[in-house]
Amino acid sequence: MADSLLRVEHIAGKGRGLVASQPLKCGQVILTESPLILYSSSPLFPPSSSSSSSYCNHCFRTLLPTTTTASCPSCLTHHFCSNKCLSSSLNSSHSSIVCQALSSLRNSPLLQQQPLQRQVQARFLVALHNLAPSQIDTLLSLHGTPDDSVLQDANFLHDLISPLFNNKLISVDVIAEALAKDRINSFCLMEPYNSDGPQRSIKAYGIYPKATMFNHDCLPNACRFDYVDTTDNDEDDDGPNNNTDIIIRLIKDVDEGEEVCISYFRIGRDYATRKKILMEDYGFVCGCERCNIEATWREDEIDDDVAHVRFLRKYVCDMKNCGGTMAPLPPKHDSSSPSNVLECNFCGNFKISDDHVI
Ligand SMILES: C[S@@+](CC[C@H](N)C(=O)[O-])C[C@H]1O[C@@H](n2cnc3c(N)ncnc32)[C@H](O)[C@@H]1O
Repeated sequence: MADSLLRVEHIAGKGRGLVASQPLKCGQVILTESPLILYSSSPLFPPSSSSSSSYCNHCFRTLLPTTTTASCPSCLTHHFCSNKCLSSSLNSSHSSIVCQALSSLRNSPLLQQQPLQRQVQARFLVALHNLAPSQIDTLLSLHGTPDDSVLQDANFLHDLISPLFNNKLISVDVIAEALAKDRINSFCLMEPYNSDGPQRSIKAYGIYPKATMFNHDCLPNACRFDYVDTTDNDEDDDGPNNNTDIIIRLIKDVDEGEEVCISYFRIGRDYATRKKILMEDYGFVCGCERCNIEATWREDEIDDDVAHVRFLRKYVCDMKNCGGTMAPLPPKHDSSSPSNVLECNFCGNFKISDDHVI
């Protein structure tokens, strides 16, 4: 890893992981990364919803009723929040071959009969065909092995999608590997938080190859932020739109050589739910300190004096329907002491903490 703050190491029982290569400060940004691949989470059917008219099909910002949108001149079904996103997209995520492939898939009766998950996998594979060979190699270097169900998906989708990309044949084995990597390594970009609305739904999936090296801990020392809807889109700036970058920030000070972990989901979840998600979605049993303690607890037996209960009180956001993780803002340039302002990585709420060291 090029970033000198972290290095990749083998971690017993976890595979590769990231450890601090120097002492790191609470609140410090330790990684900012753009996606290698980013694709919409909307199924392709019914066609009216397939264009995901509620957000920009390039940067995934939510389209407000007041937003003046631009549409793809060929398919007219992909909408963009600005001319800047339209023109970037026509040269990348919505190139003419991608546009034609998605249009063909939307007319495929065979795909229409498939479960929603396969339709979203089809979107991922169209985006995969749009990557350069070195980017595909990076994707294939990530963790994840196809199981029988992924092999079935790969066989079906290979037959459907390969003919749409005659000039770039990707074998069924590579498709199976890529689907397996996507399942374990993708991060979700979500709808904006709304305390009264339904649960936030997922707008897009992205793979960030460096960030995906972080292992999970139910009491993490770092957490992930994104600012999809809060970063301005400057039409006059020709540079890349960085709103889909993800940022990893430290919740606590970390010693040199210590592993840095994030939580793969909101940290307020109970033991049984965490255990289920980690086994079903990631294939492992968590042996972290918190799980070891909670495995023997009954619901009515929670011990307030345990360090991790104090940690959760402090770092789980208490906004209605939130439960995100609060992390300190980065320390000011001229100060070595950490900020006492905590920001929630789910709803974006801020709170002042008198004491953020536990
Ligand atoms: C996103 S990858 C993380 C990087 C991965 N360790 C690697 O070698 O590339 C997720 C996978 O890492 C492993 N992993 C992550 N956190 C773990 C933990 N706390 N205990 C055991 N395995 C873990 C699991 O195999 C999981 O499916």
